[in-house]
Amino acid sequence: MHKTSMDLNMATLTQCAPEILQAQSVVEAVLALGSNYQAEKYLPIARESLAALGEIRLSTAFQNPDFTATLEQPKPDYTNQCVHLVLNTPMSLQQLQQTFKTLEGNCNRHRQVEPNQVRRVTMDIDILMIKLATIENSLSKGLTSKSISDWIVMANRYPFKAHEIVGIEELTTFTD
Ligand SMILES: Nc1ncnc2c1ncn2[C@@H]1O[C@H](COP(=O)(O)OP(=O)(O)OP(=O)(O)O)[C@@H](O)[C@H]1O
Ligand SMILES: Nc1nc2c(c(=O)[nH]1)N=C(CO)CN2
Repeated sequence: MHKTSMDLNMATLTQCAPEILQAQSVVEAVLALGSNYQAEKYLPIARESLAALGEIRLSTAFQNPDFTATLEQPKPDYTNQCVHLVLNTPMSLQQLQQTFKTLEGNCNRHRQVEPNQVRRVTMDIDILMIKLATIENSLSKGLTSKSISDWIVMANRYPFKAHEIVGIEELTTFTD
C-alpha cells in the first residue's frame, strides 16, 4: 500500500483574507461543496464541471445536519463533499470565485429568497484553501530545490466546520 499526501502541513498554514488575494494566480484549491436540495442531482453536475477545470480528487460525500438549524427553525440536511482541484490553467482568485459562481448558477441556484424562507441551496462552492503560483525570480532560479508555496487558508472560512475538517483530512492522506 502506498501513502500519498496532498502536502498539507497544519503548522505551516497561512491565513489570508480573500480580498487581498484577488489578483493572485491560483494553481490548486481545496473546495467544500454543499447542497441541501436535490444533492443527488447537483453534486454530480458540479463534480463534472470541476473536472473540466483540472485534476480533481474527492472526499466521501456525507449528509450532515445544517449547522444553522435550531429546534425552533428546523432546516433540511446538507450533503457535503470536499474537492482537491489542481487547475489545468492557473487563474486569479477573483476569476476562480467568478467561475464557481457560474457553476452554482449552472446548478440552478437562485439567490433571491423571501424573508424567513429556508434557503434551497442546490449547490454552494466554497474555497477553503488555495496554493499560489510561485514566481520565479533570479533568487529562486538559483535554488536547487524550488520552494513550493504552502496552502493559504481563506480567513473568512476559518476555523473550518467539522464536516470540512473530515473532508480535508480524507484528502490530505490517502492510500492507493
Ligand atoms: N472562500 C470563499 N469561497 C467562495 N466564495 C468566496 C470566498 N470568499 C469570498 N467569496 C465571495 O463570497 C461570495 C459568495 O457568495 P454566496 O452567495 O455563495 O454566499 P453564501 O452562499 O450566501 O455564503 P455561504 O457560502 O457562506 O453560505 C462570492 O461573491 C465570492 O466571490
Ligand atoms: N452541514 C452544513 N450546514 C450548512 C452548510 C453546509 O454546507 N453544510 N452551508 C450553509 C450555508 O452555506 C449553512 N449550513
